[in-house]
Amino acid sequence: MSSMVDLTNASLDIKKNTILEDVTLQLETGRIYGLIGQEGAGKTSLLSLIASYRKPTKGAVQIDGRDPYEDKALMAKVRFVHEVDYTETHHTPKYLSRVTERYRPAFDSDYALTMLEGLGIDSDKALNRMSKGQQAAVNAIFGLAANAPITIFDEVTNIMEATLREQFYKMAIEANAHYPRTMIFSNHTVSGMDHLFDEIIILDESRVILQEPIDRFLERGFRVSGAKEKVVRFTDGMNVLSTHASGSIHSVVVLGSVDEADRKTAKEQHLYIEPLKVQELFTILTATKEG
Ligand SMILES: Nc1ncnc2c1ncn2[C@@H]1O[C@H](COP(=O)(O)OP(=O)(O)OP(=O)(O)O)[C@@H](O)[C@H]1O
Repeated sequence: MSSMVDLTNASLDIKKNTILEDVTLQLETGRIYGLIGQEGAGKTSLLSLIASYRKPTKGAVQIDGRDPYEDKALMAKVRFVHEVDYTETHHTPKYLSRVTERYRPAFDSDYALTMLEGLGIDSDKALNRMSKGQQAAVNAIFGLAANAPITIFDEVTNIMEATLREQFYKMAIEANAHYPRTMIFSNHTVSGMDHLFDEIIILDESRVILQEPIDRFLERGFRVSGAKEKVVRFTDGMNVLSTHASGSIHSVVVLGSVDEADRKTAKEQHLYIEPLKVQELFTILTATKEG
């Protein structure tokens, strides 16, 4: 059975430049994907293949097992949310959501307005009178309320203030539980987004170097802290990447997983083991890929 979105050895060249190379991905309904890559890695280009704005130079893109390129019915399944400029928009979110509902029947205006109220955003206020962060939140909420089977957020939450962003992520998780879809958040930085993702995809220099469930991804590294000599003994033979000392406490970042025996030893030695953040692992993995 095919996934909702399938890319098979997809490559994209623009003006003789390789923008994407040999990308194979399977994206399922009901899951939230974190697509991470440095600026210029090719994230937007990859998303534009999924949204059928572009056709791969080689390989295939399929939605529901079919080629979506110039297939209006399939293209309509995708909602691509990117940054918008509301500086000149005198309309209110209420007006825009009612209008949107008219030409996009799946768009749920009441749901949009309820979510905006939950974020403390006044739906009767003109968009150009809102802060940039609030404008970004309205844009993102409209993306959720579109109820599209494939919903893409391309760097749209960065500008939101932290609390608003956190509330929006909660709403995104709820929206996906309420109406399961394939949701993709693309970003060059994912601090504070760990709890949002079901799966991580890392794009590095035109290639997908990893796609895996968040739990497995987080097993790729850990931090162990405690008395210096105990930390040193515990990590002997492990792939230690960095060490941080604060008074008598040593904290070491290790690439690799810990098994039950390691955890038992750590406990006996009064060592504290914690997972790394997605952002930390992303930075480590993209910096050490050559090694
Ligand atoms: N229309 C185009 N013509 C020429 N080069 C392009 C075009 N679109 C993208 N590129 C190049 O492709 C590469 C990937 O761009 P893309 O926007 O997909 O990256 P990104 O990971 O989304 O980066 P950012 O986080 O900065 O948006 C960049 O080097 C960019 O300059």
